[in-house]
Amino acid sequence: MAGSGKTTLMQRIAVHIHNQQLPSYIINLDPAVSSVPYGCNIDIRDTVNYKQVMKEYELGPNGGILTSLNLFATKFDQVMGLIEQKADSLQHIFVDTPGQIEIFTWSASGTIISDMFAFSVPTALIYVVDTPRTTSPVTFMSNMLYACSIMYKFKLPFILVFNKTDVTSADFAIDWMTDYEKFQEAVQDEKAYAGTLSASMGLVLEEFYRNITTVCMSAVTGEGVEDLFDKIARAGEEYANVYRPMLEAK
Ligand SMILES: Nc1nc2c(ncn2[C@@H]2O[C@H](COP(=O)(O)OP(=O)(O)OP(=O)(O)O)[C@@H](O)[C@H]2O)c(=O)[nH]1
Repeated sequence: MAGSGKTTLMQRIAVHIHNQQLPSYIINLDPAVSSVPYGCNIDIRDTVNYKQVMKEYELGPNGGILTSLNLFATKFDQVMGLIEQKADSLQHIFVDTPGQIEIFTWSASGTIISDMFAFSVPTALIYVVDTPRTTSPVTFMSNMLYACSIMYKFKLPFILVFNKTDVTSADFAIDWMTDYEKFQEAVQDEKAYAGTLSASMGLVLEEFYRNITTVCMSAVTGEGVEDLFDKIARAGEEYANVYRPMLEAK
């Protein structure tokens, strides 16, 4: 979600791979970002000029981002060619998505790009949650429903990162995900429809909670980043054992 800390997390990841000397590639897919605060190997902005696209096609900001991503997707086979050449020497490839997440998750180009990765290399999704802004049970539920919809759309291993834990601990969220009674208690104070709906949704999401991997961390302090890398390694195994056979069958 916007402002959850995706760019700061990428910055933290860049520091970690540098310190641990993990040969990796970083790709920026956000055409509208004014500056990228980490060194990236491939940057959409080197190929597509977002402001020019807006002007040329007479688009607003979201249309401009979407069209830039579509234009880049038409050349993505070249990016994949480069990655496949390097794949044996790379441990990780990290891809930062546009700030307006739905432009990636619900667009044809987002699907094309993620499919290209998923068919070539072990791929996982990292969904970043702004923990301090998710302490209300109704907001938490909205965020989880969104995460759930993205997971089922992409059908890839999924890592839920509770970010900004230097400000607010994510214990409440882990409690709500593992103990339905605790979520029920929290949602009791919510008035009317939203509260009742959240309570029933909590039950529906139990299966989702059981199947996802969570990481509690702070992109700013770096606390929890080792856990993130452990979970990424596990997502790689999950991809090989569960998702790759599904993709091959498809
Ligand atoms: N305290 C704290 N602040 C954080 C953390 N991660 C990000 N922030 C702050 O949250 C704000 C948004 O962070 P960004 O990294 O720009 O978030 P983003 O998801 O990339 O934002 P968009 O691309 O605009 O959607 C900035 O002020 C960051 O400094 C964290 O772990 N702890």
